[in-house]
Amino acid sequence: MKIEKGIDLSRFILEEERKYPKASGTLSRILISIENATKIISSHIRKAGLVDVLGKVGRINVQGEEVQKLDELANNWLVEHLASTGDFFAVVSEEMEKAFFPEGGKDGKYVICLDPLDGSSNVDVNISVGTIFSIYKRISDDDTSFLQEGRKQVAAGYVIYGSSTMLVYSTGNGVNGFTLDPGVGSFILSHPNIRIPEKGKIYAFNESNYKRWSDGIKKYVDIVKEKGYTLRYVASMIADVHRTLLKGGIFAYPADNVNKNGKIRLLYEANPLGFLVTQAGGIASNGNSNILDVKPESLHQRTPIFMGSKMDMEEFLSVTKES
Ligand SMILES: O=P(O)(O)OC[C@H]1O[C@](O)(COP(=O)(O)O)[C@@H](O)[C@@H]1O
Ligand SMILES: [Mg+2]
Ligand SMILES: [Mg+2]
Repeated sequence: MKIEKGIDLSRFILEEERKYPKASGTLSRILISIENATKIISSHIRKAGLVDVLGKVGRINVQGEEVQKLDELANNWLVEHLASTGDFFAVVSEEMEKAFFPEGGKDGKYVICLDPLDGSSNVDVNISVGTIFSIYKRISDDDTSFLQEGRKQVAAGYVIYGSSTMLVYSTGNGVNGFTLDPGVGSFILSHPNIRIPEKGKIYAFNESNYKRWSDGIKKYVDIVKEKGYTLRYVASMIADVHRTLLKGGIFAYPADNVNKNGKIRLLYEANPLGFLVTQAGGIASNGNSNILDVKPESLHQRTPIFMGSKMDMEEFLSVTKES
């Protein structure tokens, strides 16, 4: 089937499945349940000021962060929809300390990692936020199925709730983007076969942390500023990485002398977005090794993360290695 703009996501998923005669349809059902849950999240975000979904819940999550109402709602809608498939064994979420094993998932073949709402510090001020997902094959009867290298993901993606709602995902055969048509209520293929530009002119670092960075990272940022790169930083990783995928350049959240391991979480932020950037022809690294080769040790571990255009990342890695 030739990938043509205009096909809707559900049909695209089923066409993709047809390529694998032995496929059981389980992964397709999981992707379609994510599609349905994110439509609910999208509709609430689009009228957030009119319905009671803004503000804090008054609880601190396992990350030590204040939980937004939409963090919790997005988490519950996603877990409910996924649990209803009976196709997955367990889920790990930014909003849940432990892995969750749904009643009906005992024979589930997959496990899934979720960032239900990324960039949630921006949701009250109407700036783009999103949902991130990462899917692995189940390899055990406990939560060690989550401690697999990012390279072993069978699918990863995100939904960005921005000027439009878009779902971007990959099952290891390239990256495709779908835009939600609110009139039809379907995600329609709008960005087939996304390829990240080899080189960009944008850097996305939170420069307010400049003083806390290593000399190598300071040197790299000084170089790109000298070269006339533009700073764009939304503080919603999804929005910064989505722009980087389409326009090129580099996104980074380095470790520093306060956040010793950085801020970004490996399982449900760095790995899924690193998988997409890599599938689109870019590079994703923790500064020392390819992020997709890192063996996770814990469910909510943090990691320094740098990802983007191949040539920008090669320059970044060579400058920081020398320093
Ligand atoms: O405000 P900072 O320190 O730059 O951090 C921004 C980063 O934190 C995050 O908001 C963390 O994600 P959550 O909102 O899912 O907790 C990233 O999306 C973003 O890149
Ligand atoms: Mg996040
Ligand atoms: Mg989040």
